[in-house]
Parts: sequence; C-alpha cells; structure tokens
Amino acid sequence: MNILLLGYGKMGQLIGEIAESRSHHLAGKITIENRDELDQLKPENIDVAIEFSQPEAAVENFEWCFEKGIPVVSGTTGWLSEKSRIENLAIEKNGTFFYASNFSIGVNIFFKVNQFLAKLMNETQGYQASIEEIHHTAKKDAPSGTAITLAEGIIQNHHSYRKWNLSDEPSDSELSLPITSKRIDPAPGTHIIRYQSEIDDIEISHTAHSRQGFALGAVLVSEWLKDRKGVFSMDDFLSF
Ligand SMILES: NC(=O)C1=CN([C@@H]2O[C@H](COP(=O)(O)OP(=O)(O)OC[C@H]3O[C@@H](n4cnc5c(N)ncnc54)[C@H](O)[C@@H]3O)[C@@H](O)[C@H]2O)C=CC1
Ligand SMILES: O=C(O)C1=N[C@H](C(=O)O)C[C@H](O)C1
Repeated sequence: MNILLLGYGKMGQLIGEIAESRSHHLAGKITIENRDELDQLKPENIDVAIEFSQPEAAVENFEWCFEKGIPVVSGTTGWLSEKSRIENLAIEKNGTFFYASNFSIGVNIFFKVNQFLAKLMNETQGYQASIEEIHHTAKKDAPSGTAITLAEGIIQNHHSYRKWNLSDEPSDSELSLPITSKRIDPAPGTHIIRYQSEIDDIEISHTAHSRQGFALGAVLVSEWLKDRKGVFSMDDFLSF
C-alpha cells in the first residue's frame, strides 16, 4: 500500500518503520514544518493516511483527507469534542474514517476486562472507582484518550457514574469518576483502574513497555481498512 504519514513524530516514525518492514511504501512524511508538501501529492496514488499529529491539527488533517478522497486511520487524541461532526462529515463525503484512542491489542483486551469488572462492581456496595494514567512529559492532552475510553466503559456499565472529571479539578457531582493524570518520563502509557473500599482494594492495570504495540496496531488496521467505506472502530477490527 501507499501510506501517507500525517504527523511524523514519535509515533509517525515508528509506524513508518513498521510499514516499510511490511513492504508498504511511504507516500509522504508530513510534519508541521513541511505541511505545504501536501499540495504536491497525488491523492489518487495514496491508499491510506495514518494520522498521528497533535490535538489542534487532527481535525484539519481529517477534513483535508475527506476532500481528497483518502481513507484516514487516526490515533491522535485530544480532539474528541469534534468527533460526531467528523464522523458525519466522513459519511457525507462517502469517505473512510477509523479512530482509536489506543491501537494496542493489549489495551483493547484491557478495555473489555474494564467493562466486565464495572458490571461486577455495579452489583457491589461500598467501593469507590478511580482511574490513574501515567505518560511521558511531552504529552499534550490530559486525561489520555485511553483513560477517557476506560471512563466511558465504566460509565456505561456502572450506575454510580455518569461522567468523569480530572481529579485536580473540582467535581460538581457525586456521580463523577475521578481521573488522575501523571506526567513522568519516559512512560509510554500506563493505565490503572481502582475500586477502593474500607475493607479492601481491587486494582487492574495495563503498562505499555514501548510504543511498538500502538504503532503495529495502526499498520494492521490500515491493511484491514483497504477497500472499506464508512466509519470504523477497534470493535469492527477485532473479533472479541
Ligand atoms: N491511539 C494510539 O494508540 C496512540 C495515540 N497517540 C497520540 O498520537 C499523537 C501523536 O503522538 P506522538 O507521535 O507521540 O507526538 P509527537 O509530538 O512526537 O509528534 C507529533 C507530530 O505531528 C506533527 N504535526 C503537528 N501539527 C501538524 C499538522 N498540522 N499536520 C501534520 N503534522 C503535524 C508534528 O510536526 C510531529 O511530527 C498524540 O495525540 C498522542 O496522544 C500516541 C500513541 C498511541
Ligand atoms: O500520547 C501518548 O503517548 C499516548 N497517547 C494515547 C492516549 O492518549 O491514550 C495512547 C497511549 O497511551 C500513548
């Protein structure tokens, strides 16, 4: 496949290496500095754009891809207030859009375990839930996109929680799930779910040892997406 990398930082570079090792061709490596090179590309020669940029750049990148008819796989976090509009735009333009807050298979198994645990805890009294995420200090958004997906998994399955809040900001509701964001180098991504009571604590966690799982997942999804039209998520890609 001919792959356009929109964003060529820590993730874009690793995705490029993995894509080339799987015999794909890189049609472009776009950063904030060389964005004008987009005008020289031939969209008809690009099979997919893999977009790992920055919260403030992602939406503009998606709109450009939809205009040019290029399918997009995005892992950029921190732009979710625009998610419904972007998904509707993808459909309106007869485009292809795949977003995941986390492309690692291990994290997606962890999402399922989180949902199952929330269902069990919903039947149990006396436990307070919380989420902690730890990432490197270059991360621009907080909480992480993965922590938001985890919070949504709890909110959908536990009647005591209706929303989430950052733990260092005041919450206006007892039905809010606190998320603590820590920035410690070189953490590639750690997520911990805790249920704490007077009697005991229950804790599940996922720790990424590197960015390899995120990057490989994005390439595998791009291969899967070829010739598909519409809006997709990891639930469509994975068989569990
Ligand atoms: N969904 C997932 O599995 C994962 C998501 N991420 C997310 O991916 C994003 C990128 O992460 P990193 O590579 O660590 O960041 P980074 O800061 O190392 O790289 C960002 C890249 O985007 C480029 N960029 C900025 N504005 C741009 C624009 N307008 N057009 C094109 N490129 C532009 C920068 O020049 C740079 O090359 C973040 O939002 C992060 O949260 C990171 C890891 C895994
Ligand atoms: O910025 C990162 O590095 C990561 N971002 C994603 C997120 O916000 O959840 C995924 C992963 O945890 C790494």
